[in-house]
Amino acid sequence: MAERSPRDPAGTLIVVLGPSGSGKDTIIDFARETLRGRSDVLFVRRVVTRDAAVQAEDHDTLDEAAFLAAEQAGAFAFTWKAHGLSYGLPSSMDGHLALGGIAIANGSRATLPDLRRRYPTLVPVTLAVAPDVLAARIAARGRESEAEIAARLQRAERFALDTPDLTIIDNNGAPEIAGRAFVRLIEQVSARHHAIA
Ligand SMILES: Nc1ncnc2c1ncn2[C@@H]1O[C@H](COP(=O)(O)OP(=O)(O)OP(=O)(O)O)[C@@H](O)[C@H]1O
Ligand SMILES: O=P(O)(O)OC[C@H]1O[C@H](OP(=O)(O)O)[C@H](O)[C@@H]1O
Repeated sequence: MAERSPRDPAGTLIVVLGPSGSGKDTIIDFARETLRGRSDVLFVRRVVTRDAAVQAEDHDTLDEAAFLAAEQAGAFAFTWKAHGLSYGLPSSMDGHLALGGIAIANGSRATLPDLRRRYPTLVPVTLAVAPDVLAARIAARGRESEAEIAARLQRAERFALDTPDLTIIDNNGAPEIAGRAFVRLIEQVSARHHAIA
């Protein structure tokens, strides 16, 4: 974990958390489309050590050695490991937050305490999906092998996000329903920024 001294940026980081397959990328993509042209809202492009050939969210890819080198050179605002992969949020995100913007990132439940320490104004969001729906969606996506799917489903149950300020969005229904709920949350954060400004 890349630990730096905590700061209190003018902007707000909205982090989308939830088990693999719960729909984090789906609602982020929906919001990106809906809010296209909004320069105050940054959709953070992650750096992941996942093979670039694997169909996944639009992320930058580095191998482990290059990721480590980039991390040591200060390229990341925040990093973590999961599923045998390394993930990084680029340091440009901090520049956007320092200017008072809203940044939206796909994050890890395991890192919530560290994220909160580093971003005190963090807005955490999670998706609620029934276990059988989750299993079916991961399998239908076809991105992972059977063993990897089993490991992801096991990990799905390992984290109880017990935090009072958590926004829970139901994603058992159509993706647009959860997507619209997420856009409403972003608009609320944006309105709060304008009220303060
Ligand atoms: N409401 C929904 N209805 C039907 N399918 C959905 C819905 N939400 C997401 N999906 C599908 O479920 C699969 C998993 O969704 P998605 O990739 O967005 O999840 P994720 O939380 O980002 O997963 P990961 O953390 O593994 O990247 C995708 O194939 C997506 O199209
Ligand atoms: O289980 P937890 O710690 O919540 O999340 C672990 C990681 O898994 C997912 O990534 P992906 O499925 O590889 O895109 C999340 O985005 C996170 O980075």
